[in-house]
Amino acid sequence: MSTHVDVLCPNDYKTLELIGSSSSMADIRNKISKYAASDAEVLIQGETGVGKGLCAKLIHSLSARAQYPFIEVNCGSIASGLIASELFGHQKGAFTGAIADHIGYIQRSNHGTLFLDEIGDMPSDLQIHLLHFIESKKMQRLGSDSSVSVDCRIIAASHVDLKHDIIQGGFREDLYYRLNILPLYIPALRERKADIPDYAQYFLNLLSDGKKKHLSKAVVDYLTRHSWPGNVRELRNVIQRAIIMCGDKNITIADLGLEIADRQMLPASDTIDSDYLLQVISDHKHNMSAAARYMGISRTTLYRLLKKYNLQK
Ligand SMILES: Nc1ncnc2c1ncn2[C@@H]1O[C@H](COP(=O)(O)OP(=O)(O)OP(=O)(O)O)[C@@H](O)[C@H]1O
Repeated sequence: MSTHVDVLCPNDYKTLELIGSSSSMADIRNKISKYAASDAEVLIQGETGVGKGLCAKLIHSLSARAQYPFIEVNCGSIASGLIASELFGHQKGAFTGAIADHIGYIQRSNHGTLFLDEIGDMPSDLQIHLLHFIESKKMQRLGSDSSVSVDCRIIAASHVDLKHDIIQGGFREDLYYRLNILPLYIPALRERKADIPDYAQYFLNLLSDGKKKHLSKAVVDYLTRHSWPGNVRELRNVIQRAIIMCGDKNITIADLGLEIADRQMLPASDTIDSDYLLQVISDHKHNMSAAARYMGISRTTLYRLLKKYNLQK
């Protein structure tokens, strides 16, 4: 199997866990269970590493298609000249080098789910074929003049804003609306800081080989203030590195290896979301000065944020 394609087996489902206690994650969980009960197309958008692939797998694993294939194709990593034959397949002799019949990923995911990651990288001439397939559920292999019916659900994902691509002329508007029937937007980690302690503890338990490890409050605070440009994936990698670096001891800030130069500390007030704000205020028993000090912001900024989120009493 080539590297741009991943096939999920029902055995893998038990490893799928969606962590995070923020209100954004609660909303995403709610959408995932509703989307799993439907058969309509899903479009997942969000920065790299936020969990788009994980959400696509969860939707499939909770759906009536779970016993059938889940095939993940990264449209950005297949040479543009090959995507058509990889997706739709070809007949022997369809082009130079087509020495045998080839079944494409659409047909291979019959009854299951085809996850098209980085859909924005799909060449524009192919976008029209994909749209036609989604609308008719019929396709033709390259070099064949007969069509075959395929019953597969399409979930697409993009880390770039497809609406922006439409304006630039790189993505078809009709395909966008056809895919975006069930939209799922996953916010960047810096916009849901309440999830950071949950992920840190989860990855620590997952990756420390049964050894009991503890994250001090100082380490958790430090993690919470990082801006995480690589999102959950970056956090996972940082915890993995820290486990290796700390040896038999508990993890220290130095073990995280987030050097000053890499630590994209954003101005604190711009990175504080409403969940985190409420959590800190409640942790400090509504002592606003103590809560503001803890977050490294002034009381005025704290009140400004409460106003911004409509949280004033
Ligand atoms: N809510 C979550 N709970 C647990 N693990 C998560 C969560 N979100 C992301 N992860 C983990 O973070 C890593 C990156 O997630 P994933 O590959 O799904 O991101 P992505 O948005 O598809 O990234 P890319 O755009 O680069 O393809 C994976 O190891 C995934 O399991």
